[in-house]
Amino acid sequence: MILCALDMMVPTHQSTGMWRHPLADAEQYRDLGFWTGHAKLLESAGFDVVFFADVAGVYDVFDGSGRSAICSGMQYPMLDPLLAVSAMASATTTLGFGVTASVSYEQPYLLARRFSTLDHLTDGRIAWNIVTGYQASAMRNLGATDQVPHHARYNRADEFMDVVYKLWEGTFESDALQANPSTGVYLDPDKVHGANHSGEHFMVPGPALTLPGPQRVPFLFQAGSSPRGLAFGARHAEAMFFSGTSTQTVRKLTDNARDLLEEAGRPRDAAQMIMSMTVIAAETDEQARQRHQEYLEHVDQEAALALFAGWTGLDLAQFPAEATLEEVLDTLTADGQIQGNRSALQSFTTLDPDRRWTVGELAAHMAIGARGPVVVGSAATVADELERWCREAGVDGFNVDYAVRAVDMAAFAEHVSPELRRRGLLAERAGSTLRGRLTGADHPADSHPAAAFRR
Ligand SMILES: Cc1cc2nc3c(=O)[nH]c(=O)nc-3n(C[C@H](O)[C@H](O)[C@H](O)COP(=O)(O)O)c2cc1C
Repeated sequence: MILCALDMMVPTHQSTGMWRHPLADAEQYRDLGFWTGHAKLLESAGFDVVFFADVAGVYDVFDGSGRSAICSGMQYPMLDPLLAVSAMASATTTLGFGVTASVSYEQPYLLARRFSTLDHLTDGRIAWNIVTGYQASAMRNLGATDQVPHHARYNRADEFMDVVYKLWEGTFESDALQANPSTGVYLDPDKVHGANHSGEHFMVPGPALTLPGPQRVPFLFQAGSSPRGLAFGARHAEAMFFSGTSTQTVRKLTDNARDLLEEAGRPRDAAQMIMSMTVIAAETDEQARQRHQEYLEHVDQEAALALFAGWTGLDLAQFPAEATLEEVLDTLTADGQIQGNRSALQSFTTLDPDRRWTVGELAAHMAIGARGPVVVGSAATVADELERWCREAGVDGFNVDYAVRAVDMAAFAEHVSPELRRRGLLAERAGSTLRGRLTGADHPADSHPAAAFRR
């Protein structure tokens, strides 16, 4: 079972309002000492990866302003997680670092250098969560008037990936580095090649700035599970990150993803399926239930709606609690389609056709764990539930989320990890890089599109 720890360098990530809990240290996210200690805890608890979500704008759709998000510290303000990775790497030896970066906000040339740099500085433990983003607020701050339409974002993203593959796999031949004082040749210029990319969106003539690290290409996560998002993931991802309200809805996604992998000429198991899951564990089921009840006293449902509004672009502030999402879509869209995060919307609509979610139910559901499931219980209860999700939803592992970071991740380490180990689900992994540990090979498989650019 692959175990990732989902986080974000913000006061409140997905469980809105929890920063007010007496044991939640809302300022923790700004403390490097906290992050290095946390990385050690996760590694000793058997986590493969600490995984950072990231956005580049304020959630300003709700009520036509960012006031709810700002007031509730909901994914704002934020730090850049990439900058903390080398410190966390120096405090650990096997933990991987999955960092989200949006291809809509970045330039491929510089992104390639940053991830190659971290591949060196982490000894091959860096992973990139490829997203196309959903916030118009982010795009406006980067000089655009609005976000790029949904499918156009993914088309641009495909070209972005070709550019970074050319830089990572195609610049340096494997024996380009000679570092030979007697011949005076550091790098053989005949073995260093330009990307020579000239496409619809990007022009990148030059060779990469950085020698490839131990993995050459960072291990590639992808998140975004609309049909177009899954097709993109099936081409590029080595791990696909899902969220959803039930095993049945997520099963539809993982089955579809595996079919699409095959259509893309890759094995059905070429990408690991990872599911977000909030875990509230304790020594006994009763203690865990009590903690969950206590958490419910701190939730902030308005901030949860601001999060959903920011994902989807649908301003839910205009609707009463009893309005259904269908009514919202009928009122706010011409054809039921949004340009934002279709994965988030479809969890409550097309993937769950037998249920009509109201705005009030959505707010209550999302306030802890957003749109992923919440598992509450003893080690045995949680482990049973994780196994059930693997079986029924077809997932290979989890992006474990918390309501209160300090309490829930420590409880996971204390109670759940030993139980997973006892069941043989957290096997020791061989390999010297993250990809090596997760797949058995340090570089992308030959069936992966990056391999086509390899020299
Ligand atoms: C589980 C999950 C996690 C995501 N995390 C992020 C994130 O941290 N930052 C971001 O900008 N987008 C994130 N996204 C958004 C997607 O990358 C994608 O850009 C967006 O969902 C629109 O694509 P879609 O319509 O295919 O869902 C996430 C999506 C999913 C499904």
